[in-house]
Amino acid sequence: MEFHEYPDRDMMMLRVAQRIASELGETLRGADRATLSVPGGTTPGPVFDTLSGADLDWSRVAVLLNDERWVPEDNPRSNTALLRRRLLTGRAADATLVPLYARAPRPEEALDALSDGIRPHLPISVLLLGMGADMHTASLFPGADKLAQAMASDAPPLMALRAEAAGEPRITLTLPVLRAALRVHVLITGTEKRAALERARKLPPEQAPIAAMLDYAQVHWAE
Ligand SMILES: O=C1O[C@H](COP(=O)(O)O)[C@@H](O)[C@H](O)[C@H]1O
Repeated sequence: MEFHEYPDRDMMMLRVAQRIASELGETLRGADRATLSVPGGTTPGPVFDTLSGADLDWSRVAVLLNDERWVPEDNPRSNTALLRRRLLTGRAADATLVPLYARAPRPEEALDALSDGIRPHLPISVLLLGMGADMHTASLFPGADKLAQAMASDAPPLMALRAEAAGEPRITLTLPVLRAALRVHVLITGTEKRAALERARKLPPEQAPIAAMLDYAQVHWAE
């Protein structure tokens, strides 16, 4: 794991956005298309604000979430709504959103169609992950009902999971897809998450799913 500590959050958000833009640009210079996968939640909004203005050929970029809460877009907890509001705007409005949500009562009912939609966009060129203070990443929550299957090497790309701490049902990219990403960044703020990260490094991935990604990642932290 490569650890980057920043003097403040504003600086970190700016630098991470610049880094991602530069990595996407590099990908697009060598290939027709690039795939960017990003987290939802409360942390990445400021990265999106800067990244959405990056001077890239966004029409060749596919954007997909790491995971989604099974709620419609008019729900304030929708990660898709966050993406539309703060990333897929400005220059980045030309990017293609690869959906992780469809109107169905249960994620299992939409899983096959959503999986078919993401397959052509793999592997992920640039992966930005978040982390909860409980050491989950994407929607790989400690104690989730299908965590072991989602972390197995033969896991399908996308799975539906449920966990007490998650609230609503989730749909998530699985560990093999996350690990196959060509560049991996983890974005973390605050002392509680820093302590959780340190704890995760000593725990098995079933107890601390983020641990399964740390060997592959550059971790960015600011208080
Ligand atoms: O539920 C989720 O949580 C994590 C962390 O969110 P944060 O609000 O603590 O930044 C996020 O990475 C994930 O995408 C999201 O669905």
